[in-house]
Amino acid sequence: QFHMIKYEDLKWDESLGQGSFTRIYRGHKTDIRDGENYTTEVLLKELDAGHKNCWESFFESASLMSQISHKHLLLVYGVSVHGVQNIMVQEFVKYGALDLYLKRGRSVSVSWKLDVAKQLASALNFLEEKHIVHGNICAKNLLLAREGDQSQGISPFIKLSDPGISVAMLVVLDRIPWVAPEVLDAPDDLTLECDKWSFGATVWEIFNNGNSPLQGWDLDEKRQFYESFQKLPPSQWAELADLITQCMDYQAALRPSCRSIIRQLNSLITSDYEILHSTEPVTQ
Ligand SMILES: N#Cc1ccc(Nc2nc(N)cc(-n3ccc(CO)n3)n2)cc1
Repeated sequence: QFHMIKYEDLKWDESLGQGSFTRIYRGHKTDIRDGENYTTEVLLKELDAGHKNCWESFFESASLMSQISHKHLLLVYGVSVHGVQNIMVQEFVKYGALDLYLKRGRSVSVSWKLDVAKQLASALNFLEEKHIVHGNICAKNLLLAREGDQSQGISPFIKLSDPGISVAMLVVLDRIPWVAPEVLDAPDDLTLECDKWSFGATVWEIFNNGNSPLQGWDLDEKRQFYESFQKLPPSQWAELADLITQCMDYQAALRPSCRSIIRQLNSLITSDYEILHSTEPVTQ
């Protein structure tokens, strides 16, 4: 399953905010290897004591990330249990969640956004080949390890975070439009196709500066969105809008394979688009 870490080997530094039913902190873990003391900077993700019934979903998500390793998947060192506290110990990713990074008004180029989309597609392709469903693909769960530097030709680098508490536990409606429509009726059997739908919604976020799609809509309006088979406002970039629409097909079986997604992303030529539309107008 995963490595158990002794509570006394962990040190909490500052709080970095909170996720759903969790709080995150920067911290350090100490290891002793061949008699030497090593401290590693880590991210401590603590499950709210009040949500103890979520602990198996919390640990399931930790063990999912511990069983596989890939350059674009977050490294989970293990978990620590101390009384009512359940803590997941993760590698500390330097720039944190992508949605907040984009919202902070960093102006990033179209090719920067495409690089991120391609890296997410390759992480999804890896999971698809292993028949592993992530279940919570969204910009909040993309972590930025390297900002990249256009002038030096250095691309950004992202890591897909753990899915967190399963969608079955959360109010599914809250997760519209990232959660695939078919999940509303059956939150317990997530499929690989569900991740494709979420991929589409996440690419939409990336190209809309981290703004959440359907921002501010209430639960009824969100449910309506699915019941009337509505689509997210299309990007001005027709080829990109088309890929997002393919991924967010209401018929799960018609969503493209990861290989097709990667092929289409690679064929999106940034040159002409970049010149024509340097910044994508925010479409709500
Ligand atoms: N200011 C700032 C700042 C905040 C966080 C990090 N680092 C980090 N490392 C991880 N392993 C996971 C996360 N997360 C952030 C949200 C979630 C939701 O799950 N995870 N953040 C770096 C800088």
